[in-house]
Amino acid sequence: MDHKTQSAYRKEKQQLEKIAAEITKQQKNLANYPRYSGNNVTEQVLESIREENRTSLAIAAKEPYFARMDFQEVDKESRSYYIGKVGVAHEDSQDSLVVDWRAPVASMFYAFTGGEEDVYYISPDGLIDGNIELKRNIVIRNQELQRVVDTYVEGSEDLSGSDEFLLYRLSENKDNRLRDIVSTIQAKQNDIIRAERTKPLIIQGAAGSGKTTVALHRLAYLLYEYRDTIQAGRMVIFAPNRMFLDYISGVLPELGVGGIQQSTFTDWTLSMIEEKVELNASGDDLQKWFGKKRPEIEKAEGRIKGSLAFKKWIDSSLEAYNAAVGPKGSFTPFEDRTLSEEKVQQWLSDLAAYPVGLKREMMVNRFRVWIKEEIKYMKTVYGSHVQKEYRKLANEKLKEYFKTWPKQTALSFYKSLFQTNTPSYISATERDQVLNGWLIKETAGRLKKKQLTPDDLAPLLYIQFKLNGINKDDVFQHIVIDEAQDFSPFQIALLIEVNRSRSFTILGDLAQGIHSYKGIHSWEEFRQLFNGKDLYIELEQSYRSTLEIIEYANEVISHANIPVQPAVPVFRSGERVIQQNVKKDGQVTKLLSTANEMSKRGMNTIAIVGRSEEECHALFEEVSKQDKEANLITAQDRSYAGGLSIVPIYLTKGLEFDGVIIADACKENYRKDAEDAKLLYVGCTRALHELKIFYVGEPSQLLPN
Ligand SMILES: Nc1ncnc2c1ncn2[C@@H]1O[C@H](COP(=O)(O)OP(=O)(O)OP(=O)(O)O)[C@@H](O)[C@H]1O
Repeated sequence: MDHKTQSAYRKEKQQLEKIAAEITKQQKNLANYPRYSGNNVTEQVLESIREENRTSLAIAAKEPYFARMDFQEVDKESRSYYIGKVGVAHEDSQDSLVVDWRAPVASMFYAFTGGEEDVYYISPDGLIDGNIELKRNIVIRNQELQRVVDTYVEGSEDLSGSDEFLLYRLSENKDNRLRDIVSTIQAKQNDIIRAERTKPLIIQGAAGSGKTTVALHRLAYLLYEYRDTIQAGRMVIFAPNRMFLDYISGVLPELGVGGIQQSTFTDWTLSMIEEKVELNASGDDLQKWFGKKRPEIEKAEGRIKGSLAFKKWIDSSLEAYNAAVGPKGSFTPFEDRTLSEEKVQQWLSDLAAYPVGLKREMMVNRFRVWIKEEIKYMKTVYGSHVQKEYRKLANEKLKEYFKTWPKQTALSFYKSLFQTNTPSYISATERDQVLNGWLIKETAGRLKKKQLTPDDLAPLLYIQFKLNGINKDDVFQHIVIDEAQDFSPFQIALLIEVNRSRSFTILGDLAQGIHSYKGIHSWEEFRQLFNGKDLYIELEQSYRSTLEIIEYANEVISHANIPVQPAVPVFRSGERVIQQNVKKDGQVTKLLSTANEMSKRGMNTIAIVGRSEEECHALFEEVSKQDKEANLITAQDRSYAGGLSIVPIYLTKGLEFDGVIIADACKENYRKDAEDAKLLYVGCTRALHELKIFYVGEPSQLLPN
């Protein structure tokens, strides 16, 4: 350490002691308050503020801050800002000691990368500009100062500190949870995190570009920036499966954020559908699409039922239904008491804006109220003994009158779409243009037994919304969709219904579109839903894997001709990717010895990646026989344990491992076509530090020479 660094280190140590002492003091003071659980509202509010403070201070106590930025506002004195996951103020003076990373002033720490750029931030009082003199990363563990790296010093030509710190962070081994990246958020990621709330964002990001991580930080940012108008419980992140949700579940609490909904699309729709339905197991679907004989993608149920053409036909059927049904003529339940046609039409037009199912319910209610009044009148004329008889008569007539407007549930309407003899408001000719004959027949058969496939969920819930409306508690203020390339346009259209402000962050990677039998093939399929009001951003820089791994994976994906830019690695060099032929009978021993070597080199998470679930089961049995501890990951898993995993390649998506071993990249397992290229690309890009590829027999033609 040179003299200058030593002195900087000493000063930072003193600063840390000062701030840590203040945090400890505040924690002690709070501990003196007994927790309040009574009914006094004022006390409850005070207790919830104290609870928030306890949580923030606990986060601050672990790592009070991670950076310092010296900023000189024009015509003012330079000031040092310490930036942390949560803000800390001096208890008595209320002077800020640590600013929250989401605060406007902290945005400069991420946005400014040196050079001649304008430096400013938007404060509540307007634009503040000035000059950045220093950007410093500070690593603190258990209140001990561990590392101080200057990433920018005004006047110095050397900007390498910034790269050095990022590389230091990227080279760390991972455990079974995704982590926050507050100390190293990159400028483009920062733009996404802080983008305007109401603009729908669509992000095409290369493998490892930080999409999931950025999305979670954006949620934390939105909650901070719009704290007066947004509630955590009204925000949701949709992820592909429950294991993935478990894998990402640590990030928001690390950022001090709780209460944001985290779900899969399937779980959410099933919780919203009001009728009792049964879902066909999705495991079968995976076997079908990732088996050796893949059905034709364009004819897949998911592509058809997820299309906007299908939605358009449902919309026109609903409209025709709305126009066709409704009471006609006057209503005379008994003697000469008549509800005039004019009045009925008047009521209908009063209720015109309501969804058709709700409108029916409200009309019936109005009829009932009217009947009640009429019976009251009849009682005054003939005495109360007539009441029972008139009520019976009126109910029968009411039933008769509403026969032309039978009660429809979402399921009964959805079923009617697939009937051989469709009701008059459903155009079978149009249907035959949108749906295939086999699909109509198959769906009709299943729906009779109230059975759905995952592809029925979006249309069914959409119909429910159109018939019955949406409960205001079910409306979202912001929706994040991760792995969005696996969503269909219909699913996005459905989510727009529950998020009319169109506040979306949609992230994905077409190169990883391994579920293209249901997902999109171009981002245009989503963009058209936002009428040109979306903001489309591409992230090419990839942070997860070494240079060697990304270059290797890019060669694999080049066989798929995907219209997106290839991933650009950060300059982090590691081991060469090894491709090796193995004999069938020595395969398991080789896989295990490779995993052992990786583990000896300090890797915490290692994956042996198989082509199918059967192959993984067989490998797992062999591995168990050799007394080696491993976790077999299947589609049903809800949590990810880390350590050594044996996992089918299509289930690795979204996850990452220090080392990845592809068990058998032979010619039969990975054919030279776009679908298998994407699959193998996903597998390769899961590796942070090392990638080893084994094959039995002939290698796949997707493997680089
Ligand atoms: N700015 C950053 N600083 C440090 N690490 C980063 C940064 N951005 C991303 N990473 C790391 O890169 C890895 C990949 O991030 P993440 O899983 O969010 O990417 P992704 O784009 O969702 O990946 P994929 O699409 O391949 O699943 C993670 O380990 C994450 O911590």
